Amino acid sequence: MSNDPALDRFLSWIEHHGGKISKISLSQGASGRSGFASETIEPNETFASIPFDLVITETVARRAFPQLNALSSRPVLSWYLARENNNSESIHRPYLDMLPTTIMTPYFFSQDDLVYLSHTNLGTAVRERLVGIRRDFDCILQIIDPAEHVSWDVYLWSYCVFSSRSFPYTLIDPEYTGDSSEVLLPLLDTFNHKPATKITWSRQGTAESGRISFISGDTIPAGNEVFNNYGAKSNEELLLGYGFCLADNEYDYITIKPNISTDPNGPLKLQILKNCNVTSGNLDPLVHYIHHNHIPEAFWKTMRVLIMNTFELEYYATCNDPGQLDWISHRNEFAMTTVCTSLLQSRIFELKRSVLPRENLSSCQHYALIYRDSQQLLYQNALDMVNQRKQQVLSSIKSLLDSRTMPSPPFLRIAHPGQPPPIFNTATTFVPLETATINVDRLLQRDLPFKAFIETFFESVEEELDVVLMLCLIRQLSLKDDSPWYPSLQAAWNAFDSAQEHCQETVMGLQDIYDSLFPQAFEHLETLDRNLFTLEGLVWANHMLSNYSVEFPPSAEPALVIVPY
Ligand SMILES: C[S@@+](CC[C@H](N)C(=O)[O-])C[C@H]1O[C@@H](n2cnc3c(N)ncnc32)[C@H](O)[C@@H]1O
Repeated sequence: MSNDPALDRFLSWIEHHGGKISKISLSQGASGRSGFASETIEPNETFASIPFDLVITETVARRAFPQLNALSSRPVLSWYLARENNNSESIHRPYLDMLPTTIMTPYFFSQDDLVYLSHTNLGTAVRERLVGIRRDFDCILQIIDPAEHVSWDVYLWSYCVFSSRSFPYTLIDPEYTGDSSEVLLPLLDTFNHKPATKITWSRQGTAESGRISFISGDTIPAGNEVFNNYGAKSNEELLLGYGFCLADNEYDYITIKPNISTDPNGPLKLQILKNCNVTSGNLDPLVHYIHHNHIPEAFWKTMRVLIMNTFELEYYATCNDPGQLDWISHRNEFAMTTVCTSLLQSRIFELKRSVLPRENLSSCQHYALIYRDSQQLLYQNALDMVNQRKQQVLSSIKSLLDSRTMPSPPFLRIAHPGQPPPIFNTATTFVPLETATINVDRLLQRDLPFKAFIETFFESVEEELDVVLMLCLIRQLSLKDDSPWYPSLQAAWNAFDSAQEHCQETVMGLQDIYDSLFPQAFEHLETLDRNLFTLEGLVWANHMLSNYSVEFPPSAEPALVIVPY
């Protein structure tokens, strides 16, 4: 006998129904009720076991409330348990009296607690999920006689009993193939979670007369807490479902869903991903989970497609070979890492923006902060991986430039079947962006006469950056051996079909630009090559800008670069 009458009643009830507990004492600790080894438990030893009679199943709940037939498993089970909890004569009474009266999942967080989840996925998920739970509850109230209603708080508590301590129904019926269903296993749900705990959930006997047992996989010395293993769960799952989470959780991840809702080419991009069978593997194929030290290949591929420019899209529109998405071009890869960088940086910025008290925390604030800090670390970790990738791309461009390799246009892998993607050096040294891309600042610094010409003809370089960059591209062609870009640009110039149809409107715009600069510019700077600084030259430069540029987020320096590789 203990000095806890509810516990004594519960243990007698378990024993009376054929349940067994061996070498375990149950007591109240910091993490609620939990089990401790009263003697050393050996590997392969069964330490707790209950017959199926004690299990609370969906079948039991549906039998009690057939009028809720149209609702899914969780709301029916939640309603059943809530009603049983209001019934002093319930057949589950000893078990119900053992359940924690509060389960601090974020659904029960106060406004002060919810601040700790601001700008996190969970903050949004809690609001959305709560709407769904409430909708089911309201639906049930419409069906059930008002005299038999339970309060929202009791229903939500009951819902959280299931989220925090249910087991899959297949544990007692492995043959079951219906929609996912859960069960409550009194006694066996008393053990707290510790990742990597070796434990077997073992089912014996038939569906009618069987039982379920917990078998230890390790020696558990007397006095130690006996843990269960809830599986590989992220902090988001743990906090939302169970009301706690773990620092240093190796299964934690961040969730990234790229937003393409405003992209006019979004549908085509999704089609390419579908044709190439690229999916995150999740219910929503665009929702990607990024764990510590690993960005999944499907995420890289997805991002390569989502940031494609119209030129790349034309080439990939009918692609159905996922291998072609391993690598598209240096431009694409560099643009992709740039977009990922700003996406991750903005998440980190949002998380850091709220300065939250870190002392005198309630238990839910404490767990929310563990979740939040872990998310920030994971974002930073992903950002480091993206930056490493970006450095590899820049370093690959730099080595092509240094070797004065002449790539063939169009600078896209899909146009050169058989050409392998570059092999990245994992130990790259830092390559500044300016040295591996064509950008206005870099060129003007190295070409002072040209800089003087630009400053004379353009009041603000920033405001007319695209035109200035086009002129810089043409200038590179005349620098020949002085420009590392010459081989690549010359190849692009030679391959450029000036007779190709160009949008009339664009050509007219370029003509206006041309007329505003020339011929005066030639008098201003004699070294401007009259054969290159032509309307045709501008049309070519515009083509290069449309197809091989990378734009940066508004405040970044530089704002626009060209990567013709
Ligand atoms: C299946 S129950 C385990 C028994 C529970 N301690 C009780 O009081 O009934 C799951 C709940 O236990 C608590 N819990 C389990 N593992 C934990 C852990 N590692 N750290 C903190 N709380 C934990 C959480 O409150 C969770 O909702």
